[in-house]
Amino acid sequence: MTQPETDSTPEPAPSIRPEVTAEIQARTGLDEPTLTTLVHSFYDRIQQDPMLGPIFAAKITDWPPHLDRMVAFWSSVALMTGRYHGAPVPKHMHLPVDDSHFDHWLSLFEDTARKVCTPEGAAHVIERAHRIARSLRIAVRDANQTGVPNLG
Ligand code: HEM
Repeated sequence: MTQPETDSTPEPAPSIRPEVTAEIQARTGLDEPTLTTLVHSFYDRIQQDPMLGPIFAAKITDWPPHLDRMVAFWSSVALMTGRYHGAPVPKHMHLPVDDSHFDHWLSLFEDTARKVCTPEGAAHVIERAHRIARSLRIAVRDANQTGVPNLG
């Protein structure tokens, strides 16, 4: 049965760790609808962005499946639901990006998170975005090296 519209109690996100997810939701105000709004607002901005838009446009022609995957990703990362099964690192290794692209990605993400989430929710996703961006930057940097050891 669907919930009556007057019932504002959020549905718990289906989760492999329900207690952990419930605790994070209570502490941060983050839930699946908020993460969906965050992802959609963020990638709306990305698509219009002069620096990042063309890099995404070169890889993504069908946006709805990408957005669904990104909501699952943020659900896993922020709410520990285990909804995302994928490998982001190889998808970024050969993109034409450097530190300036990651800095800009993070600043757009932070600004969107602050508009869409509670302050606690924004802090929660921003901290995780920085941590993941750090690993992706390293992967991109490694992939751009020649692979030939410098024997001096
Ligand atoms: C310079 C910054 C970034 C650029 C230009 C970028 C670009 C892209 C592109 C073009 C794709 C689609 C790749 C494909 O399907 O072939 C993608 C996928 C993805 N990105 Fe990024 N990205 C950036 C940073 C990040 C960061 C910081 C995160 C995480 C916090 C992230 C998470 C993901 C994930 C989860 C996917 C989906 C991978 C899959 O298919 O399962 N990206 N990104």
